[in-house]
Amino acid sequence: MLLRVLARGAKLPRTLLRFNSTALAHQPAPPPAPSPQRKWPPRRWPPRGTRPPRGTRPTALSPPESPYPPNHHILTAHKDDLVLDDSVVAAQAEPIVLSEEQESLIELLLSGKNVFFTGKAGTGKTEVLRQFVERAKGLGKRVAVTSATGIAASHIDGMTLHSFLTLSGRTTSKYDLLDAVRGSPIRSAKFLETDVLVIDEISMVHPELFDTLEYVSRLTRQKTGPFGRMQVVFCGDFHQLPPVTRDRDWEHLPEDAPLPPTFVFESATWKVMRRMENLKLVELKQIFRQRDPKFIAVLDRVRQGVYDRFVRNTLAPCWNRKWDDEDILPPTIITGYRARALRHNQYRLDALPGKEHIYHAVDTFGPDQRWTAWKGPNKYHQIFSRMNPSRKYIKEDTYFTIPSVVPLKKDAQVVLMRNIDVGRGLVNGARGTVVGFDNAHCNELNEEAILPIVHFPALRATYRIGYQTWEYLPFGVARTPGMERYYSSKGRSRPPTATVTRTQIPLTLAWALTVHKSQGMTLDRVTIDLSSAFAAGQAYTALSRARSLDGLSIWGLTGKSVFSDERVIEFGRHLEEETVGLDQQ
Ligand SMILES: Nc1ncnc2c1ncn2[C@@H]1O[C@H](COP(=O)(O)OP(=O)(O)OP(=O)(O)O)[C@@H](O)[C@H]1O
Repeated sequence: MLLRVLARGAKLPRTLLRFNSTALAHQPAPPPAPSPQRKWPPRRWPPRGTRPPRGTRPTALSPPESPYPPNHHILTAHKDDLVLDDSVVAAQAEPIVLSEEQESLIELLLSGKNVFFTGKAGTGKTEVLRQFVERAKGLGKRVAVTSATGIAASHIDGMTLHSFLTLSGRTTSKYDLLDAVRGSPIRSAKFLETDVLVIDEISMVHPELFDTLEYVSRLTRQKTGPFGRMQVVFCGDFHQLPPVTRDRDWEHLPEDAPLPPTFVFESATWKVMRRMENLKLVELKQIFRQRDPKFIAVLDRVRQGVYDRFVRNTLAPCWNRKWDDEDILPPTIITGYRARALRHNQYRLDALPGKEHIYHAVDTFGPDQRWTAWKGPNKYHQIFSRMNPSRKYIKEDTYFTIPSVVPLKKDAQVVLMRNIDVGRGLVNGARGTVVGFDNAHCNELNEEAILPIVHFPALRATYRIGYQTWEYLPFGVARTPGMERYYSSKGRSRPPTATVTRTQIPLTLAWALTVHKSQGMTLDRVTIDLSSAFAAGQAYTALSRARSLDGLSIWGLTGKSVFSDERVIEFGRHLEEETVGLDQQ
């Protein structure tokens, strides 16, 4: 009936289109008693019996347990009412003394040149960036610090490149973006008032986004020369993760067509800058993360996509390694597949003795004037058909990166899924442990709810985490400006605008992480499961998180998981020829 009404183009009040999936009218049956001997892979996802009945509202999930860990202050993780206490401020790490090579690089960067610097994993690229930004700011330069991903941005106290550009679902081309930037004094001020633009993890930036950034910078600043003569500093390692692209990005291309550019070094901007000798290339050589020359030699080979007898033999003692004190400090598991990480996390959660608190998402979607005018009302049918038969949740992974059901227990390891407050380290990717639950008012839901309290060891602080709301695009619409032509068979037609939202606790279980989430991390103990890696550089990125062979356990790694992109290997060869010693720059 509802579908028929919508198909006729009638507009429903927004409240009618709000689907409430948070409710728990009755408590789900308690999960079966955990069995420590249970074999992996474990139980299904999402857990059985966790779906709430239709039309009900969230109630108290369970009585709060004693939440407060000794010697920690509880802070509410809501940006507006955070209070930072002195103990958190005092918990700063000692600054690292840079090597000669790193110091020379910083001098070059401070001289105002445009630089791309690279180096193997663990050569201290991020550390150099961090110290450069500090010194440049000290000299009065206005520095915009950005990165391709949220988690990488968090390592340098920056923002994502998307945030810098203020890209939204409504931005569909570089022309749109330029209009939007020029039309807003706040947005154009970002470009006009920036002296140095820093981009970390450049290997994950899509070339079209890169070209768009250059175009918008140049035209907003109204100065000839790449990026409107703003100093640019790029950092990253193309042998690590490439930009995220999905098969459907290319499905409109004929089979024999060459693949569109994937890496920034294939972009028009990069080529022009190199031709104009406007971009210096520098490679850092000294590795700090690993000390063992044998392990470094293994990583070198894996970086080139080589999995030979030397690699196999050196890694042999790491296969299925178990640590005696695993119960006290469980290693982080890194896997190429999100589904595997989810299954393992559920298994570990089942093994915990405490009471399970289950958080259900609230999903909404509603009509949008522009979209209705553009596509016609029959498109609503497609949204409905993508929902599961109960019509309560939009199917997992169709739109959302955050799950509809988040089960938590005391002592569960979790990772934050959203930047709540970058300044305080509450960023996408921050790892912590649930230390309890607390009854509090939740702003997003505007009602009382039992919220998890999470201790973040790296921040030496404990926060109560509230609900957050995400906004998504309805269909496979490009978020990257200029990408829309790969999506739309009808040329440059205007895609619909975002109307789908999900409100959920911004946490996910983190005994296991995907390789993407682990990029940029240094881990003392790590278990790698890469039996079927699907992207070039995944195996190298995952293995190079470990400090030593002693801290590495391997569950799955085959010759097939170790591969490198031909274009990157070729680029590496040119790089060696083109980079000049730092003393000659
Ligand atoms: N000069 C230095 N002295 C001692 N330790 C250092 C130095 N520079 C970096 N490190 C340490 O080496 C490790 C790796 O550094 P960093 O994360 O900056 O490397 P990276 O090149 O960015 O790695 P990746 O490419 O994997 O992200 C970190 O633990 C960092 O603290």
